[in-house]
Amino acid sequence: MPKVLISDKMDPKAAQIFRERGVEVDEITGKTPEELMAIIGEYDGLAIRSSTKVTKEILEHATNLKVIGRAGIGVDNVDIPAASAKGVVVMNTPFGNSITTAEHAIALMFALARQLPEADLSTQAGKWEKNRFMGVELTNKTLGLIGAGNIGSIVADRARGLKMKVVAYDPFLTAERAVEMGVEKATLDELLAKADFITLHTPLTDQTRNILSAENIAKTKKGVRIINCARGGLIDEAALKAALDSGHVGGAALDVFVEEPAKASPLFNTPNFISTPHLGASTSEAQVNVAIQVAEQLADYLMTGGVTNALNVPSLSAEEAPKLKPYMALAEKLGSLVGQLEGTGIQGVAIEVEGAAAELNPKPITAAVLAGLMRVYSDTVNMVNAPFLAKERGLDVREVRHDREGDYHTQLRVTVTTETGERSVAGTLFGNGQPRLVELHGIKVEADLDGDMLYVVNQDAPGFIGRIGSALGEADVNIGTFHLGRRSAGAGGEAALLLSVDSPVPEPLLWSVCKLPGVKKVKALKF
Ligand SMILES: NC(=O)c1ccc[n+]([C@@H]2O[C@H](COP(=O)([O-])OP(=O)(O)OC[C@H]3O[C@@H](n4cnc5c(N)ncnc54)[C@H](O)[C@@H]3O)[C@@H](O)[C@H]2O)c1
Ligand SMILES: O=C(O)[C@H](O)COP(=O)(O)O
Repeated sequence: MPKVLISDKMDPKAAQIFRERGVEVDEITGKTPEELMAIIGEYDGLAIRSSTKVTKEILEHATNLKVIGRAGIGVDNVDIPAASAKGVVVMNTPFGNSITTAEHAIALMFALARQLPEADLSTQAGKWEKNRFMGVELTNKTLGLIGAGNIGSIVADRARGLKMKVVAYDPFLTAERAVEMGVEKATLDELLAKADFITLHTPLTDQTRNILSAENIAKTKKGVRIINCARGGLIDEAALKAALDSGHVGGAALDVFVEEPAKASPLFNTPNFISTPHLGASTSEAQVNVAIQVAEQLADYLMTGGVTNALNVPSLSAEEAPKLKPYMALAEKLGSLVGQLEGTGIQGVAIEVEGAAAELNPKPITAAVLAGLMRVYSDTVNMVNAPFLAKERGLDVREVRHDREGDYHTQLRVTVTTETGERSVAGTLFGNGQPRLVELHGIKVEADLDGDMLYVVNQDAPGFIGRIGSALGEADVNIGTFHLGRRSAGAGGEAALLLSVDSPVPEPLLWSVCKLPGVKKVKALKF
């Protein structure tokens, strides 16, 4: 039974779903990194929010981990390259808390416009400072939206309902989508110059870090009010403090900080500054949504291989997964065969599908071929990290889908390019979904790729099979199955022999087979 650790506070629905789906679950929150390292090795899955930092060091101790699920959107607390390199799938729940977070941004915008927290404090202190708290209307004001994705577009919709004009800066926003959203597409400079309020809704990346820098803050309208419910680090906090102190910025509301938990900040106690402790996603509705989604996604992956909302592997629905499973087994075996035959000299790989295989999602098939093939480089390769390793090694990977009808109802062909040319192997699935090799370097053979095998290329001549049988017998190696194919009819041409054997092929046997007359190539294989 797979085992999952929930390491951040999560709605109880998550644990309930894991148990219902046959996944063992522990809820252990508030651990230090060292404490987490000590226990993470037990788990196949890890369910987190933003508090747990899944660093490279943690991942090094996660010897059984297969999947990390983020109950929420931002995954900047997960070292995704390190997870990918280790073959761990990383998933998030991209929509479950979007409305809630958009509403928090709108709430903070109102709070800034009417100085609600300060007015509340003053009133409850018995001061009744009616003349101190002069606010501004939102109607007819311009809202500058930096980032017009899921949350940004909900904020835009709500702001338009408040009769605000919305200008949006997002390099991936198309003109058509801007029209659909009812916003004006702008450059960052145009937005900075026009906005009365600015709200940020981008992930934290190298491009967005300090997008509101001192220089950009200086380009804003005097009195601008700024809201950040996305990520700390999008705003230069020192520059914001200086701009609030000088009065250039009329107010700022931050839900997120560069350092979290933010227990001390130069911004605290600055007039017109409002803060909340990363509450953007904290409503009961959003927390139930993300808890259910993360548990369903992790359970799907661990129980069926279904992949939803993964950030480092292609998606694969729970319905697709069983259909693809036998193809992935075939793909991995063909990849392993070419990897073992060619060694590390492979420069490119083409994966061709035809018949029933051409109807399927090609990405998992490609990943499985690469996993089989890349295992010549490292035992720890799996379908998650194989595409990354292939890219890292500069392997040229091509996927080709054929509409034609071939000899088989379904066929997968893997062709590798090496310094000495191209060589290919092909396979199919038999009735019960059994993977079967059907062609090896242009020679028709039919073989199961299973266990220990011996591959021999020889010149077809009478008596050869007897000689090889004797060589194996003398080495006390028992033959399980025997598959023979030849390039052309009649003796004298090239033939290929694939034998499955009941024990690993010892080195001296390889040498004695090598010395048999007519032998051109010998290789011990393992599947
Ligand atoms: N405060 C919270 O509790 C809370 C809750 C949920 C989400 N978030 C954060 O909100 C942010 C947005 O979430 P989302 O669901 O809308 O994500 P999303 O991926 O749907 O949208 C992000 C948008 O940012 C845009 N973008 C990327 N680089 C940009 C750049 N350099 N300049 C301008 N735009 C850029 C993208 O094109 C995309 O449209 C994320 O950082 C997420 O982690 C915070
Ligand atoms: O990216 C997110 O989903 C938010 O930052 C929510 O974070 P939380 O789960 O820690 O509230």
